[in-house]
Amino acid sequence: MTATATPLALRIKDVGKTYTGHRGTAVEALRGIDLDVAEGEFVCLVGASGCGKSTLLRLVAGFEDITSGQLDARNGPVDGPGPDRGVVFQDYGLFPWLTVAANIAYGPRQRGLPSAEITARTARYLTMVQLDSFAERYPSELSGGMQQRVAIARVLANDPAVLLMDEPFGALDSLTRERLQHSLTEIWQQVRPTVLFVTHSVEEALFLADRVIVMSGGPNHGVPGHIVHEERVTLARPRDVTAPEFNTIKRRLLDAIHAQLPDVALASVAPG
Ligand SMILES: Nc1ncnc2c1ncn2[C@@H]1O[C@H](COP(=O)(O)OP(=O)(O)OP(=O)(O)O)[C@@H](O)[C@H]1O
Repeated sequence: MTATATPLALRIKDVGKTYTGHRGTAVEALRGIDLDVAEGEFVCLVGASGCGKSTLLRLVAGFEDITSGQLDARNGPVDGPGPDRGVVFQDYGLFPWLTVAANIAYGPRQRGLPSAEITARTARYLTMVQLDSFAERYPSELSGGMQQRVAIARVLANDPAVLLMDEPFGALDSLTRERLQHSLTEIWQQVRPTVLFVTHSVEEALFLADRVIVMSGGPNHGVPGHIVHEERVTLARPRDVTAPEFNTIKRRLLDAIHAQLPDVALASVAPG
């Protein structure tokens, strides 16, 4: 599936991924993935459990190698992790022994940026995630939502061209999750990174994305994971989840997901 806008931040062409399972059996997780992502575009991947969303994200992150096809980021073929692609996980991944400010400053410091630049970046992203007054706290002193804000700021402080987010709000209660969705929209509007975001929630995808990609299949469903549908979302931000237009698209996305699923898998797709 192809983005109309250029230049491209990611070019995923006929990508497949086969794992070696227990006792050496081949587990074909993905087959024939075609996805171009334009610079500055916000793309969400949705689909039932096991359809390969996280696998695709890990391939783009360079944590694992593709088995077939072609996968390019802006700097060329992806052959490992790189500072151009920042990853935010569900479990925050903060350094517990560092303060909030030191966590955010960590990447720029590792890269040897001048200290004035490190200070400026840290301050900028602390403000962006509304944690100025928590700069000297430690992660354990913060709520889950606040820790995830730090994790987002920490990744953004590295100035990545592409932000890869794997169920980043999956562990949070629904109110915190909603607030972070609003925050992420605002941050994205300010910084405009390219975002590839994995979620189980169709509503979350529709709230956030310029484009929602629906995946289906997966080794446990007898066919490798693949893309079955996409929706380009042009609704103005911040989006009103109660608006009729929002719910029309949401219905279409849910139909696209459910059309592919045997009854047994329905429980693994969250409507909200
Ligand atoms: N390292 C691995 N070795 C073998 N099989 C794997 C490995 N990693 C993932 N898989 C298989 O690949 C398929 C896709 O997994 P993946 O985690 O990408 O799906 P997902 O859509 O992200 O699922 P979920 O929504 O539950 O996180 C699954 O069947 C999984 O068991």
